[in-house]
Amino acid sequence: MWRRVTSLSPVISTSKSTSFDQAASGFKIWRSSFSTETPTMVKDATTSFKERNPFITFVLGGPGSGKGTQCQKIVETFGFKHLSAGELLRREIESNSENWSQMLNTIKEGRIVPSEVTVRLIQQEMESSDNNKFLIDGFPRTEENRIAFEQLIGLEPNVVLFFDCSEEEMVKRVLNRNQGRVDDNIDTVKKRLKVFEILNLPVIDYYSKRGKLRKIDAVGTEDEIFEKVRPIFSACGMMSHYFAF
Ligand SMILES: Nc1ncnc2c1ncn2[C@@H]1O[C@H](COP(=O)(O)OP(=O)(O)O)[C@@H](O)[C@H]1O
Ligand SMILES: O=c1ccn([C@@H]2O[C@H](COP(=O)(O)OP(=O)(O)O)[C@@H](O)[C@H]2O)c(=O)[nH]1
Ligand SMILES: [Mg+2]
Repeated sequence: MWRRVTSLSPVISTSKSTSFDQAASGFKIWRSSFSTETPTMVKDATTSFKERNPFITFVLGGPGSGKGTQCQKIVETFGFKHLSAGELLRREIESNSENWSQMLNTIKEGRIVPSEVTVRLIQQEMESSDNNKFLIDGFPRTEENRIAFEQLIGLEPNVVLFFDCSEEEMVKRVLNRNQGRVDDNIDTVKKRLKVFEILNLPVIDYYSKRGKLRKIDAVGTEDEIFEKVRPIFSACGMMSHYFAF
């Protein structure tokens, strides 16, 4: 019998209501960020990444919960830069980088690649991007990942999405994914679900307690789910974040 992997209580989904105009007057630079166009940031080698005050979203959920699918829609609608940690690692393996075979084995077994590798890849992508709004998909997977990111990048996410899906549905989706991935088979999926439950749920719980989590019921059509995601990124919702400072 399959079961739902989380019993987290419903978490906040409301954002402080703030008028868009009021917000835009004080924070003009961010107004363009809410269009579907990619905002242009002036690159300055002397400006540290942290000083750019990026908007960082972590996108979490078990394997097959629809993280990548919804990220694509968020990119199309809100102009974020999408960074899939798993995709960055797969690219690194394909480029025969140092330790590629250990990384491949780790992924085949559904285990987690050392934090310093993943954080370095994410950091490179963020620093070289002209975009200042990031969706970091499938990371952090462990408390150790989370702490490494905070220490090395010096930033916390502004918001954390959690796609909550039953194990039965996740397994069905992963086995039908058909992307030729070495880890999309029943044995590895079972291990990934276990790793998700043991290592990722504590991260989700941490952000829930910090008031940053937006939990989304991930069962339904892709469009139905996106309608639950959309308000989180609507202009007022994001602007209110900048009012908090
Ligand atoms: N709401 C949905 N209903 C049915 N299938 C979905 C839904 N969202 C995504 N999928 C499909 O499920 C598979 C896993 O989705 P994906 O976005 O890759 O998940 P994740 O990145 O969380 O592993 C893909 O084949 C995708 O097309
Ligand atoms: O921060 C990360 C992200 C991914 N992975 C590895 O890469 C695999 C695939 O991750 P991805 O996010 O692509 O899988 P998804 O959840 O989207 O199916 C995971 O099972 C892990 O083995 C990892 O070690 N660290
Ligand atoms: Mg994915």
